[in-house]
Amino acid sequence: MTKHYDYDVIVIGSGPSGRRAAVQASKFGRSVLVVDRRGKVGGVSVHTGTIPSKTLRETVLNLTGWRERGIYGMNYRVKQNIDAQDLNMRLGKTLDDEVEVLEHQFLRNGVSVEYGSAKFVDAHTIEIENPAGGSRRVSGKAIVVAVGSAPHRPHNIPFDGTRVIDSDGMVNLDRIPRSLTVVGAGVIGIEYATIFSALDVRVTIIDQREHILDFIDREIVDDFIHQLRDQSVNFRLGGALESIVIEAGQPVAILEDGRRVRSDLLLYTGGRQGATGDLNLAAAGLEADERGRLDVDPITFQTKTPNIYATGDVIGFPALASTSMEQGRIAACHACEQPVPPAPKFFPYGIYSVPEISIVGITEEEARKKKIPYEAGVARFRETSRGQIMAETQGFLKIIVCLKTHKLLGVHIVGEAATELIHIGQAVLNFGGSFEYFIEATFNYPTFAEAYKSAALDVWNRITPRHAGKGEPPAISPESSAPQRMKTESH
Ligand SMILES: Cc1cc2nc3c(=O)[nH]c(=O)nc-3n(C[C@H](O)[C@H](O)[C@H](O)COP(=O)(O)OP(=O)(O)OC[C@H]3O[C@@H](n4cnc5c(N)ncnc54)[C@H](O)[C@@H]3O)c2cc1C
Ligand SMILES: NC(=O)c1ccc[n+]([C@@H]2O[C@H](COP(=O)([O-])OP(=O)(O)OC[C@H]3O[C@@H](n4cnc5c(N)ncnc54)[C@H](O)[C@@H]3O)[C@@H](O)[C@H]2O)c1
Repeated sequence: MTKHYDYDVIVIGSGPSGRRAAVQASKFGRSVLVVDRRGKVGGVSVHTGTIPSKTLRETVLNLTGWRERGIYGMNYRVKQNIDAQDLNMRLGKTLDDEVEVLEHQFLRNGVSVEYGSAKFVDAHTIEIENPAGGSRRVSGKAIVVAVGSAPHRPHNIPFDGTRVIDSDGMVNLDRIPRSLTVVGAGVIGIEYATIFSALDVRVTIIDQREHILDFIDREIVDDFIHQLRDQSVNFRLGGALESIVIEAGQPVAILEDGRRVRSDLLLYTGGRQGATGDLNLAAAGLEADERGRLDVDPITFQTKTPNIYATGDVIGFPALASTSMEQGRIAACHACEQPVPPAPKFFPYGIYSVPEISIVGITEEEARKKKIPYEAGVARFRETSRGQIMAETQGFLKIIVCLKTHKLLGVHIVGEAATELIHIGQAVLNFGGSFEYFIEATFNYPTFAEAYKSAALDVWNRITPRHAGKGEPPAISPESSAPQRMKTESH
């Protein structure tokens, strides 16, 4: 006899992965319940993470006139006195709009939403404690754990919500500090550090590591750090934090080697951990690792209890809104016994710092480590007409190309629109294209995208022997030899 459940799919968490899982399952005609304890849909992504930080960035760039400073000088400002209210106004509107879009999406797709904190009773049943103190039990044939993550808060950090805060505390600041210390130079720390530096706040970045952003191509990071130093950002790298004390009302970060950094506000961004603490995982036959993360099958996103799936930040790397959404969709397909779409080989990484960084594919360092013969081509944004128009003096784009097959291996960008531009490279990579595509293709003019063509020509110039009187690259036809070689060789 088939067992009856209240819902075909229960999703715990309404962030990017939970939302995608819920909508996908409902598109397959399944009954779906989403449970979230926040009281509003959207998850960390909408309320404290991706959307607030990116809205803050956009507000700061607009109000400071950052993008125009190349033309009008570093003292140029659109609004002279920018205060916390200026920053929060746009934030409130954006978040409200996001929530409305999500609520409407759930409604249109017949997804039920219930607010309350969920915990397992057994592998098919959860108990939902609602904010008023009551509770009820519901059962689901499949359960998707999409509870996300929360800032890691070590006991020795004196968080007080005003002088020492984590990234959740950056939403709705009641004042703009004159100086900011950021402890932890991961993506979150770097994004906020550079956004506040663009506001002319004096920023110091502390990290125990000697090298920051070690998954990014070194040349990009070196250029990025150079630009930040030029903006007067201070770095205290290679020294772990020993303690934080409050002196004369200001937080002072004391490093193991004795260095001290005093500021108005200290932001601690030393990593995140899976929000599994309240789930009573043992009742469902599950346990989390020391960072609260769940282990899953990388193809189906099933946990070791097969009807329970886990997606998004709760499974750890890469912990992005973008990848979380795809994980949610795949888990829903599997839970609804539909074909599971394979995840594309390459996904981009976007760091919304000032300036932006975005990457897809492998770095030069990885190419060397894997002993892949490669060549790199670089194009500076200032060499494009768009760069001239926008007075973009700094950004550049770099492509990595396999010397044997001419296939594109990686794209690395620092500068304006990097997080948008990267998708051109991503498409070529996922379709297994060669760098000659960029030479042959016609791009809109004037655009930053032309930098792909210049970088490809840079590669061409480096790998093609020069003959007297033949300085220009020949027109490369679709029948030219490089794409032919691609079919038989592997990179
Ligand atoms: C400051 C910051 C900036 C970021 N910027 C970017 C970016 O630019 N690009 C990008 O791709 N990613 C970014 N990220 C990462 C991105 O926000 C996360 O990868 C994404 O939100 C993870 O989605 P998720 O589906 O795991 O759920 P989350 O968005 O983490 O949401 C989980 C939800 O589950 C709910 N929940 C938890 N436990 C329970 C329970 N027991 N019962 C009921 N509900 C529960 C929570 O209330 C929450 O609403 C950023 C993150 C931060 C913190
Ligand atoms: N644009 C984006 O895609 C984006 C933006 C923000 C966050 N995220 C995601 O959020 C996740 C978490 O980011 P995060 O930056 O909090 O964590 P992280 O783990 O990436 O970085 C933490 C950093 O803090 C340092 N650190 C930790 N403890 C320290 C101490 N006591 N003293 C000095 N340094 C210390 C570590 O060396 C590390 O460099 C990332 O995995 C990322 O994928 C993505």
